[in-house]
Amino acid sequence: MVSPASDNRTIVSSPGKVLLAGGYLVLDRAFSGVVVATSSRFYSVVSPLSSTSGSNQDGTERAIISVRAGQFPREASTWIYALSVKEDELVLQQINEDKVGKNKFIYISLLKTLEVAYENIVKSGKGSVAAAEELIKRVSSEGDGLDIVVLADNDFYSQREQLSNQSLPARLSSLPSLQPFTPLPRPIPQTNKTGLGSSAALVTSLTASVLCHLGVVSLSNTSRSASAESTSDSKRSDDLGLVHSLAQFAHCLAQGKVGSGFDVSSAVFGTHLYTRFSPSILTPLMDRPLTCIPLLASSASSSSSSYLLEALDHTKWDSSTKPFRLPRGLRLLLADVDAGTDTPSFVGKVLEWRKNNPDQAGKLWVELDSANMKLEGFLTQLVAREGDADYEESLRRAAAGRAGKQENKQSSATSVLVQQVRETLHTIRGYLRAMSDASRVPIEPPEQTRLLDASSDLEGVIGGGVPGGEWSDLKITM
Ligand SMILES: Nc1ncnc2c1ncn2[C@@H]1O[C@H](COP(=O)(O)OP(=O)(O)OP(=O)(O)O)[C@@H](O)[C@H]1O
Ligand SMILES: C[C@@](O)(CCOP(=O)(O)O)CC(=O)O
Repeated sequence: MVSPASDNRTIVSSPGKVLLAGGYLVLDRAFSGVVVATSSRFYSVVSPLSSTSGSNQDGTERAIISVRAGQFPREASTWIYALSVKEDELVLQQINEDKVGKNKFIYISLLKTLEVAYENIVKSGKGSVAAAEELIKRVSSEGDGLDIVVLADNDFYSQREQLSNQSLPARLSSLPSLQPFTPLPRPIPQTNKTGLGSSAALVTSLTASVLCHLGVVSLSNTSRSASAESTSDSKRSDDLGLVHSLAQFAHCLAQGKVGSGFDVSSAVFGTHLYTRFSPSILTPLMDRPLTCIPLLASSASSSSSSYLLEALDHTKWDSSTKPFRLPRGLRLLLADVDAGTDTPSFVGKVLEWRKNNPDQAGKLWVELDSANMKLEGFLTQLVAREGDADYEESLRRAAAGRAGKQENKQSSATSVLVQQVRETLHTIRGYLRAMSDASRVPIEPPEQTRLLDASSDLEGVIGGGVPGGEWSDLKITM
């Protein structure tokens, strides 16, 4: 039986993502992706835990860590772990796997976060065994461990069933009628996700919240129940950098591959122009133990005493996040078309085609990238026009669909730019259809083409497309 022990809690939230441009290309460091962070967020809440099972049968100290997915059925969505020292290892063992099965994203996030915290304690001068005991003490500082609840905003999961249960039509205007974190009737594996990057936002908010709670990092808007802390910019940059590299590592381990990382990058840094990190940064770490934390040899020199901290040193990472944001007055609407995509298989087939057709693919990649970067450029130029007196009016007129086109007599800078955005979105879709035809991967299947063409002609819509690799989960219209 577990319950929070006191009111000292840490809450960290991370946004979901939409890859507005750069799908597939963002896997290659030669190209960038325009990633937009969503208003929908994922929350991790860490509180002290008091439990009735504070020690092992053999009397050795252990800390209990309970993680519950708050909007899913409790009995199938609460994962409970015990952290203890066994000989020369810190072991994190799930104690209710027979009841709820595993959640590798949660387990690996906890394991790697605890490994970073352990190395952080060793680095502060504690011996390797003393550091392990110190970590257990910190995890159970005000009770017997940590009680963690993870919660995702409703948009991360399809809400069709919930809307229909309340006799509400499956449309945008119905969503505000749903309570926040609407309870979902079935366990996660039987729930339709919508493609907003739930695992990346989960891993990021979970790793960051535990690092904060254990005092390893302090994020600038952390306001612990004890006091609001202000953090110097460089400390905050280092702390955010550690959160980023740790979350990237944990997410890649859980997914079983070193992905592009754009989703974790936006979960940490928000909306930006993203260039991926070199896979070689993480590849050597991918075969580290996934069930325990090896205690460092007591004679370990300071460099080997922080093997993981060294590898996760963000100053050694070569990913880039260039500032970008959507212009004021533009909204991204995502439609849940309720058809999941197996992204890895799509990606595999497209990359296989690219490998077998280097010249044709090379030309297509460069042309598509040029259109992607033009889209980013036009949107950024629109941001620069926001102060113009006629900005709002020009945006409204220019965004008028086919019905309103005859209104567009003026050619204000804003309306010219909106037209260029519209044309570029159309060009990008054309290149993706060419990629689709050549690789025989249904990136924008005909039913999506019909939906997007019809939507793009609506009053107030500039254009749309299928975002990221979740090609047929969602479509976006601006
Ligand atoms: N609310 C949650 N609580 C706990 N684990 C979750 C939650 N939401 C997602 N997960 C974990 O993330 C996994 C989904 O990760 P996966 O990489 O397969 O999809 P994804 O690309 O992140 O999905 P999407 O982009 O559609 O959200 C789930 O199987 C589950 O393990
Ligand atoms: C970037 C992408 O095209 C390829 C796979 O990316 P990742 O390995 O899931 O980060 C997927 C996507 O576009 O959403």
